[in-house]
Amino acid sequence: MFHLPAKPRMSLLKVSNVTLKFGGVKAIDNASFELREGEILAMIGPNGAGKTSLLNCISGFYKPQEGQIFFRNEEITRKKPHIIARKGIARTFQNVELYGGMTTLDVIMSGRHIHYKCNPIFSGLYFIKGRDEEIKHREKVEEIIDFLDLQQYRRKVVSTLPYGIQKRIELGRALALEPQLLLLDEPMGGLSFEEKEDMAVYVLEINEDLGISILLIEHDMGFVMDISDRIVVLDRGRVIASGTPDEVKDDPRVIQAYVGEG
Ligand SMILES: Nc1ncnc2c1ncn2[C@@H]1O[C@H](COP(=O)(O)OP(=O)(O)OP(=O)(O)O)[C@@H](O)[C@H]1O
Repeated sequence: MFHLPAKPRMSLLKVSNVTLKFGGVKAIDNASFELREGEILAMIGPNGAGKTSLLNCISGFYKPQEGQIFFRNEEITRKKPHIIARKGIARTFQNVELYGGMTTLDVIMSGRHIHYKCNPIFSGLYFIKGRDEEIKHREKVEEIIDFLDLQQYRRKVVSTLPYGIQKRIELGRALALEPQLLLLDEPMGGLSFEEKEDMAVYVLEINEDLGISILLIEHDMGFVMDISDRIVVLDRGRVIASGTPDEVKDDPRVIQAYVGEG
């Protein structure tokens, strides 16, 4: 028996020598890594390592002082969040309690806004065009609702639903952008064991069935080891290791970083 060589995959996201400072604190210190098309890449590291800051630089919420970020070989460093979203990068947020009285449908529909061609304010003037567009958006939203098994929650107010369902709806909002790259900030955070198992299946299906590449931050190591193709480890703003789950878990620098935390 022999193994065929792995299919070479193009670089989808490239983070190159990125530094981000808050006053005198270097939240990210000359960090570089690459995510290849089709990959699930996990970013791990002790508390305060700079993971969320790096995700915020990629999605345009923070502006790094140094370095460059490329998406599909196009530089996106310091571009505005909505421009980056329009290029095909969607993200979820840890804080899902922000949706007030919105229903599941409203929240997922809100993820479609970057795809609106007809300005809703003037859509009365172009009624037919606007209506056709609205139908297409609703179809896409219904597909996502089916994909994430959210049918029974369609008309429910999000803030009244269990936390695990709220996180799934937040995932739906990000999927509504139809991204090529999905950034997930602690998708397992605050979930029960069963909810984590469900979330792991959805993340894998998003990757395998929808063909969406994924960069995720996660503290649950079991989950990270199970679903990631590769892992990047940050400590005090620096990339200290990267590789497959097996390579990373035995790396003495990684063990030391976590021991140092305790
Ligand atoms: N808006 C901010 N203003 C000032 N300092 C910040 C800000 N955001 C992050 N930091 C600092 O940057 C460093 C990295 O924080 P960050 O939240 O990115 O780490 P993390 O790896 O995501 O941590 P955790 O796992 O605890 O979420 C920390 O020292 C943090 O205090």
